[in-house]
Amino acid sequence: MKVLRAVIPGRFQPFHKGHLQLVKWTLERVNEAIIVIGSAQESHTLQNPMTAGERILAIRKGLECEGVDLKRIYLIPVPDILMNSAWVAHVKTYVPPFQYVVSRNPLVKILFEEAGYSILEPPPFDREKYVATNIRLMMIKGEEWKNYIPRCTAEVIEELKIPHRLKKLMERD
Ligand SMILES: Nc1ncnc2c1ncn2[C@@H]1O[C@H](COP(=O)(O)OP(=O)(O)OP(=O)(O)O)[C@@H](O)[C@H]1O
Ligand SMILES: NC(=O)c1ccc[n+]([C@@H]2O[C@H](COP(=O)(O)O)[C@@H](O)[C@H]2O)c1
Repeated sequence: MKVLRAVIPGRFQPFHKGHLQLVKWTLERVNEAIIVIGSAQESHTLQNPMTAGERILAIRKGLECEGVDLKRIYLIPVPDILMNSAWVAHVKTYVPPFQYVVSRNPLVKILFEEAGYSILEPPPFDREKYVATNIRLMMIKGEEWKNYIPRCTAEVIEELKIPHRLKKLMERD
């Protein structure tokens, strides 16, 4: 039987409970999910505080603790390129063969659609609550951010001192 796979591109800065629901939703529809850690070259900025390696750790631990079967998951970092029209071909060189793309991001959807892929568009999962930009802001302000993130992902983020990193990045010279 053919193994059905979907890519889930995202920056995951950080991986939150909306992303967790997205992965579970995907695994109800395909056999394997390929989580593409986009903008893999980015780190140590307000928009992208974590390295690709740190994001892999945070996502893996979060999924494992929530009972997601890691045998069905690939986590693959992909750096950005300066050419949107070549991005799908670029992603394809990093990941196993796949048939579907899971995304709500308009640019991602149009690029994969034009390349002939089927888009699986998930519903918004509590989107007003689960937005990574807002969660980074809560970390900066010292507000309670842990409720928005899978428990074991939050533990990794604390160990890595990501809130401290974000606060430092806010300082002026
Ligand atoms: N709560 C959610 N419900 C459904 N899809 C989501 C949710 N949050 C993010 N996504 C989807 O997950 C993918 C990756 O999202 P991304 O990593 O950019 O998270 P984000 O919360 O939008 O982050 P940021 O605020 O930093 O842009 C995108 O396709 C996005 O639409
Ligand atoms: N030209 C490119 O490199 C290109 C194009 C479209 C999306 N992407 C990446 O895909 C990811 C999409 O995820 P988000 O939905 O989190 O924005 C991002 O990392 C984004 O940079 C890259």
